[in-house]
Amino acid sequence: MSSSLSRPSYSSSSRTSSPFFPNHSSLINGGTRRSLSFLSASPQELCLRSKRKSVQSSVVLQDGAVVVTNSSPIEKLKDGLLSVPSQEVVAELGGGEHESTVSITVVGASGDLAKKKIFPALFALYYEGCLPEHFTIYGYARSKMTDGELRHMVSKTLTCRIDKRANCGEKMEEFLKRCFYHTGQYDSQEHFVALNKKLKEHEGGRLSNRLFYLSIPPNIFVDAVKCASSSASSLSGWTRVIVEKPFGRDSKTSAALTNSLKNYLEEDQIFRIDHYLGKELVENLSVLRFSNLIFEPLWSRQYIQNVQFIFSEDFGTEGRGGYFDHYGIIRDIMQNHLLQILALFAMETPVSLDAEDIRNEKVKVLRSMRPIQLEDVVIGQYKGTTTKGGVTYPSYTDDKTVPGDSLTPTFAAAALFIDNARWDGVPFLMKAGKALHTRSAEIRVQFRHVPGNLYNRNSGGSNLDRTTNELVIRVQPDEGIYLKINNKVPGLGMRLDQSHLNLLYSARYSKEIPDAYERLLLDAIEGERRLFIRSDELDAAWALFTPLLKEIEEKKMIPELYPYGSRGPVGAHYLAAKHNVQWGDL
Ligand SMILES: NC(=O)C1=CN([C@@H]2O[C@H](COP(=O)(O)OP(=O)(O)OC[C@H]3O[C@@H](n4cnc5c(N)ncnc54)[C@H](OP(=O)(O)O)[C@@H]3O)[C@@H](O)[C@H]2O)C=CC1
Ligand SMILES: O=C1O[C@H](COP(=O)(O)O)[C@@H](O)[C@H](O)[C@H]1O
Repeated sequence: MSSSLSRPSYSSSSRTSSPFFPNHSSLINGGTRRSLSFLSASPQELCLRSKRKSVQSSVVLQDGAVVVTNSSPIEKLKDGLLSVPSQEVVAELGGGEHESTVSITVVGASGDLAKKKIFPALFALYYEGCLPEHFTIYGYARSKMTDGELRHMVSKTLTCRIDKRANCGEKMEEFLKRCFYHTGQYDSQEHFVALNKKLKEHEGGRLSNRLFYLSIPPNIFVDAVKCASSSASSLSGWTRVIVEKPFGRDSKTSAALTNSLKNYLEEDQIFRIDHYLGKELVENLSVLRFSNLIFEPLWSRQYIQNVQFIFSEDFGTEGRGGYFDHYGIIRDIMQNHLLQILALFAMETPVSLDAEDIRNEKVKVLRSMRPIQLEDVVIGQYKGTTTKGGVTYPSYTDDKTVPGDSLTPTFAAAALFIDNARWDGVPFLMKAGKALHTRSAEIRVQFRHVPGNLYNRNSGGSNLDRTTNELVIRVQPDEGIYLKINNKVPGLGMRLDQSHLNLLYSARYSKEIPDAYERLLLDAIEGERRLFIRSDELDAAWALFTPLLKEIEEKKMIPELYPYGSRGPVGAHYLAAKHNVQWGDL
């Protein structure tokens, strides 16, 4: 029987207990401390634990006085400030733990991301019993809509994906009744004051916690934050803001955005989202590495020949060309999603699973990276093609929102290096592209060949020095982890074959994997920052990519054209070969 691993529950403050062993006593009054545990609790039970955690998050006792804070209890615990409020104190504040509430405002609620990801994720959390008892969801945008119209719009994107349970329709109805809409401009204090009034009415005097999700174009982030923080912040509980990418276009614009946001918010109120960090298999990367004795000793230049981070989509920029042309694939995928995964992959063992400990290690890796050389980069752009079956696919520049002479790359491959003792000389290859032959995201770890291989003569013609072990972490689709090993073909002879030790999630677990946005939204509600990007991480990521991007743009580098639906530019193979590597996905 499978041992059921609970929703990942990370000790946020405990440095005394090992993160890798269950510590069932680590909950302090309602779960302000969590530990990684192998409990077989139901999702509901686990989410109830989360609920208790979030509702107490803003009451802190200091020298006997009640202090209401915007920070989460995790920070306060770390600072040694958090005590658990007594029932009398809570009563004085106007309620017990059940008397606090979370209001979630989706700013840009009429948009694509809100419809596609945010509302469905909130519903899934509600369905799983993960949202606090008292919560309200507000959509905010300029489009004129009634509450009913918002509910209608949202209802079209909700699915009962979770086990198709019988009462899903009922749950949807209940959920939609908790969704409301407010029309407003993003730079209008007056409109946010009106939103604040409505939020207060719903909060009904309870201790209020507020989460704003900025699902709007980046040029209006600061306006919206200014208004939300001055006119619609919580006065009694925490206020947090989830900020969507892009966080700038380079070091300068990113720093300017951070500085502007910090005029209105503390760093601990800013939750910079990178949804790849919320993906199950990315979350599992550290578990795989740090909880299995067999992997960590191999995790270095001594045994690993190269590591590959591969992202491909089988569709173009359809509908998002206007946004994309200003950014390109390096900014859209590499500088954030792939680099974040690389940092998690390559970091040293953190002191604990505390968000700051993990992010400290990630920053160290990012700062140890060698500047990327232009000759270690290949860029491409897709061109139109007609298949044998007569189906025609457009070029990137056929998109009406893209200039006809655009040089923006829709594909890039790069070789990166980490100049530290663990990874000296190991190529970390990245490859990302749109309009390729398949949709997938994976991490491939290719090990060195076996020295003095005894079995080279028994390999049935294949060169065993080439059929080295490879560990593949398939982030999507068909989430799984497999290890390529060499084995003997059964029989009386001695012939070798290569096979997969395969952990395919759909075969191992019957439960569907939650969407990344579910995990991240729940973490933001709980004040768990581990999967969000800290400003120094962001600075380090931009410091690595900004000079390269500048060079590509200043030199007006011409991307190599590749047909829509192909495997990308041939240049990517030469790049790999230059580093004595073959792409593992071919
Ligand atoms: N869509 C996606 O798959 C992904 C999106 N993102 C990021 O999430 C954020 C939201 O994305 P998405 O929903 O696609 O964005 P949209 O372009 O759909 O914009 C969201 C809403 O913002 C308002 N808006 C759009 N343009 C402007 C403008 N120029 N000035 C003022 N308001 C405007 C519109 O609402 P109204 O007119 O009603 O005010 C719109 O419905 C962006 O930062 C994007 O980069 C990140 C990853 C993936
Ligand atoms: O951030 C982005 O991610 C999506 C791909 O996300 P996935 O979860 O569907 O793999 C990508 O299409 C988009 O261009 C980019 O902005």
